[in-house]
Amino acid sequence: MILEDLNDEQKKAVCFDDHLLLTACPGSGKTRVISHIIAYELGRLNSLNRRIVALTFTIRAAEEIERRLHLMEIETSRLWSGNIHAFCLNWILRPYAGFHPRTQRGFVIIDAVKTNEILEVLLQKDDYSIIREDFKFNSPIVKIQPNGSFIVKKPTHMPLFEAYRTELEINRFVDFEHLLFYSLELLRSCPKIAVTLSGVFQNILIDEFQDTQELQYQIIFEIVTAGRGRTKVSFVGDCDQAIFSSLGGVAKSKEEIEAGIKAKVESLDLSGNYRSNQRVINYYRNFQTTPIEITARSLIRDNPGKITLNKTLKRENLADEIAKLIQQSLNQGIVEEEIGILVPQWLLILPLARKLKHLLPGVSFDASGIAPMSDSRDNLFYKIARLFLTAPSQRLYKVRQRWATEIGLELALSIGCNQENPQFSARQVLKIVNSIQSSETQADPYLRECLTNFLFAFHVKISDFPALSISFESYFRGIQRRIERAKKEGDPLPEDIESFRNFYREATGVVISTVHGAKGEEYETIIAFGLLKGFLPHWNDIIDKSIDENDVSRKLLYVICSRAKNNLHLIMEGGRTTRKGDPLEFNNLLSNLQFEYDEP
Ligand SMILES: Nc1ncnc2c1ncn2[C@@H]1O[C@H](COP(=O)(O)OP(=O)(O)OP(=O)(O)O)[C@@H](O)[C@H]1O
Repeated sequence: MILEDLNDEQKKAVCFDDHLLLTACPGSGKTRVISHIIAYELGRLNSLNRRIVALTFTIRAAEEIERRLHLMEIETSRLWSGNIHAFCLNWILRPYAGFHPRTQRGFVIIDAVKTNEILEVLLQKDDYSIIREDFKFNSPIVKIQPNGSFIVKKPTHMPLFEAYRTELEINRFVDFEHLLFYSLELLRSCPKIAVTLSGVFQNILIDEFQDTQELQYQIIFEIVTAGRGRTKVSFVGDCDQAIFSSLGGVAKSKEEIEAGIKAKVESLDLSGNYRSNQRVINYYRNFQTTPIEITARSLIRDNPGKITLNKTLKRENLADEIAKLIQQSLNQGIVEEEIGILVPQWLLILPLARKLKHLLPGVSFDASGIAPMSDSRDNLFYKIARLFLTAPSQRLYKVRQRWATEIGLELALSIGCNQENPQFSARQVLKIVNSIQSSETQADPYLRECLTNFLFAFHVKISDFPALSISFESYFRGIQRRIERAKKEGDPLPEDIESFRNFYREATGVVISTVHGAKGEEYETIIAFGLLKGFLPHWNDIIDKSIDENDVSRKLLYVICSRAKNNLHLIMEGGRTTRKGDPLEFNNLLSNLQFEYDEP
């Protein structure tokens, strides 16, 4: 039954009974295979205490897998899914904090907003002649070694890095990188932890393994090795879609993985593509770095579709041109949700969305990726606010339950209560959220009131818990910063609560998203613009000489083009400039590519 809608290659991957490296081209059914592996393995769990773990790159991907399992009517209480940071916090750092010198007297997890604030203060205090953007903790400048130690590649950055770490230590802060770092140290210094965890996890699946960082591999390796065969691991991904290498993502080879887990790994691949027509596939294979053949297998395989490249458009005519392309697709009977507009930078989204709404008043647009709060997805208050901002619905039923469970657990831990207490159950969390009302119309006061009342309902006074106060303030400052940044760029974000709710509405309408946000998605028509040097590749990748900017471009273009089923419209608009006023050049690869494009 579980294997019913799979092809032979997919079935083999699902039923494979050992460590697995599954590499597969876009649209070949990786997400489908992962959901089926989980369903299959949940049915085979050999003891009540055993669990399946699915590590995904984003929370959204974890939710998509859970949604598919829900559709398959699979009971998922013995599945743990989420990103590696949540995994380490939940399974390693919180339960074993007492064994690490940096966490044994308590710790506070800080988000990216707080990290940036600390760096900003340090940069003001001492003149390190480094710009803040230049220094991101998990940037190529701070490299993590296989043995878990750090290297700061630029000597000029060393004092700042040390000062930053001291600041974390004094305040008992743990940022996301240190969360992984301390987890690995715990696994290595107390081998019993890894042995215990391997006793719990029957399978660990890693989605998008090509974007996994060294530290993350080491954590997985420690657990799998400690199990001596009790924990099976499956790495699933596509090396051509590795678009997070500037954040330290590496696609390890079969041999490297075998060395890491000290066991044999079988490598399988999926070759058919069920998404795109062959012409689209042949086009994006120009950006492929691996030699894998990709054959269209869907019913639309022989469609010619439409592939265009516009090099003559001026920035001021961009919205008109995109509106024309959207209308063209709609006229062909393509529904709004099947049209995706992709951009290399989120700041390009809002101005376009505004103009398109004006030009196509009858069309709905979903630009939820630019929500002002999307920088703090791991923050507890982001999660609680998300419950206040979404209405219960059939589609979101499972997802809201999951958010509520997570919130209950996290809240109980933050205030030192027993997580098993029914007071922190998903049911109770949802009941409290549904009982709280506010008449505020602006997002900031509305959310402050709701979140404070939420805590109050749990008898929690925020000032009694420094960790909670820091997360609370950090959440609101994060929103404020994004709003201020957009204002500075001349495209202010809305601040009323209805607009905030809109960011969370069920995805309806033409989607406008960043390339990174569109990973794993598929659309009949893709329209991509801003394909210019400085955006794609990003300036940071151009400036950093250790990065091959063409390689970055190749992978981003591969991801963009492989989202399309039938139609692909690429735009390199003229008239955009750097802050100094120099014109942005066309993306190198795209402008040199010879192809018989269709007329726009
Ligand atoms: N065996 C199959 N038969 C028919 N359709 C399939 C099959 N396997 C996958 N598909 C369809 O192909 C499309 C792509 O599948 P999926 O999203 O799982 O691919 P993917 O490999 O994860 O792609 P990407 O790497 O681009 O994210 C989906 O619409 C899916 O329903």
